[in-house]
Amino acid sequence: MPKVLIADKMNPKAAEIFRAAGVEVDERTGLSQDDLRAIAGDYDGIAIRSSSRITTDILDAAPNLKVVGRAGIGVDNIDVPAASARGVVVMNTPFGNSITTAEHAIAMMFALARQLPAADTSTQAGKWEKNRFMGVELTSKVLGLIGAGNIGSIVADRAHGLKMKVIAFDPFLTPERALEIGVEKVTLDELLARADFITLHTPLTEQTRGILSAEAIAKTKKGVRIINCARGGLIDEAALKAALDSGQVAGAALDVFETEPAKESVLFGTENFIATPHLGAATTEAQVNVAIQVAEQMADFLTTGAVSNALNVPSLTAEEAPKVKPYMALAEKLGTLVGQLSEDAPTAVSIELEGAAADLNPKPISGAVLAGMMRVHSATVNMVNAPYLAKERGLDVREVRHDREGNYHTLIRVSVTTRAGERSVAGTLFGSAAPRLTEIFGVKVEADLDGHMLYVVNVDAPGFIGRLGSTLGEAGVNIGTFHLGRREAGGEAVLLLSVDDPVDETLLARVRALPGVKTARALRF
Ligand SMILES: NC(=O)c1ccc[n+]([C@@H]2O[C@H](COP(=O)([O-])OP(=O)(O)OC[C@H]3O[C@@H](n4cnc5c(N)ncnc54)[C@H](O)[C@@H]3O)[C@@H](O)[C@H]2O)c1
Ligand SMILES: O=C(O)CC[C@@H](O)C(=O)O
Repeated sequence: MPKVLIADKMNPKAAEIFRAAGVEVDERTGLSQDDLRAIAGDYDGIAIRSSSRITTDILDAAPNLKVVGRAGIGVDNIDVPAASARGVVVMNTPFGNSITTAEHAIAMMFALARQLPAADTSTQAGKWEKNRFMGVELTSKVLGLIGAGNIGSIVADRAHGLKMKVIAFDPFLTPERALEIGVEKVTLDELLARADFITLHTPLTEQTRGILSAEAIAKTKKGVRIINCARGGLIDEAALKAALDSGQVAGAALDVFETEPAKESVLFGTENFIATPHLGAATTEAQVNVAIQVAEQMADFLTTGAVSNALNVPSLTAEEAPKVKPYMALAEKLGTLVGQLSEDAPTAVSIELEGAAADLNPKPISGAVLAGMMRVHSATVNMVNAPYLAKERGLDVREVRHDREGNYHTLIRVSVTTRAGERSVAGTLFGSAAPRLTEIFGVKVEADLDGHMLYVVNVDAPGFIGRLGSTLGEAGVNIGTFHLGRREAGGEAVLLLSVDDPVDETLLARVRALPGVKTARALRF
């Protein structure tokens, strides 16, 4: 039974869903990194929010880990490349808390416009400072979105209801989408110059880090109000403090900070500054949504292989998974075969899908081919990290889909280029589920690829099969199945034998010494 750790505080629905799906769950929140490292090895999955950090050392201490699930959007507390390199799937829940976070941004905008926190403190202190808290209307003001994805577009929708004019800077926003969500697409400089309110809704990346730098803040309209419910690090906090002090910025509301938890900040105590402790996603509704979603996704993955909302592996719905899985098994076997038979490092791999296979998502299939190929040299390779490793090694991977149907209703062909040239193997599914090799290096041969096998290429001649059988028999190796293919009578023949025991180097040397043998290799599937 797969075992999952819930490492951050999460709605109890998550644990209920895991258990109902047959996944064992431990809930241990508030762990230190050392404590997490000490127990990480016990789990197939770890579910987190924003407190736990899944770093390289945690991943290294968790050899059984298959999936990390983030109940939320941002995955900056997970080392995704390190997880990918170790074959661990990283999933998030991209929509469960978007409305809630957009509402928090709007709440921050109102709070800034009417100085609600300061007015509340003053009133409850018995001051009744009616003249001190002069606000501004939102109607007709320009709202500048930096980032117009899920949350940004919900903010735009709500701002339209408030009769604001919404402009957006987002290099990936298409003109069609801008039209659809009713925003004017502008450059960053234009946004800075025109916006009365600026709200940030981008991930923290190399491009967005410090997007509101001192230089950018200097370009803003005087008296601008700034909201950040996305990620700390998007704004230069010291520059913001200076701009609030000088009056260039009339108010700022931050839910997120460069360092969290933000127990101290240059901004704390600054007039017209409002802070919340990363509450963007903190509503009952959002927390139920993300807890249910992350548990369902992780449980599905661990029990059926279905992949949704993964950042480092192609999605596979629960409906697709049973259809694609037999193909992945076939693909992996073909990959393992070419991996074992390649004399030197491949430079290119082409994965062709024909007939029924051409209708399927090719990504999991090519991932499985690469995993099979590379696992020959490294046991830690799986279909998550295989594409990354292939890229790292400069392997040129091509996926080709052919609508045509050949001799088989469905076929996967894997062609590998090495210094010796291009060679290919192909296979089909019998009864829609049983992987079967149909061709090896241009020779038709039907064989199951299972357990220990012996691959022999020889010059077709009478008596050879008897001699080979005797050689194996003398070594106590029992033949299970026997498959023969040849180019033409008297030409090159390919023999694939399944054997009950491994064929060791001594026996291989004896097989290679038989008259007519060109190649002999022991294979393992
Ligand atoms: N405060 C919270 O509790 C809370 C809750 C949920 C999400 N978030 C954060 O909100 C942010 C946005 O979430 P989302 O769901 O809208 O993400 P999203 O991926 O749907 O949208 C992000 C947008 O940013 C844009 N973008 C990327 N690089 C950019 C750049 N250099 N300049 C301008 N735009 C750029 C993208 O094109 C995309 O449209 C994320 O950082 C997420 O972690 C915070
Ligand atoms: O889990 C949280 O409370 C914050 C989540 C938020 O930062 C996110 O990126 O989804």
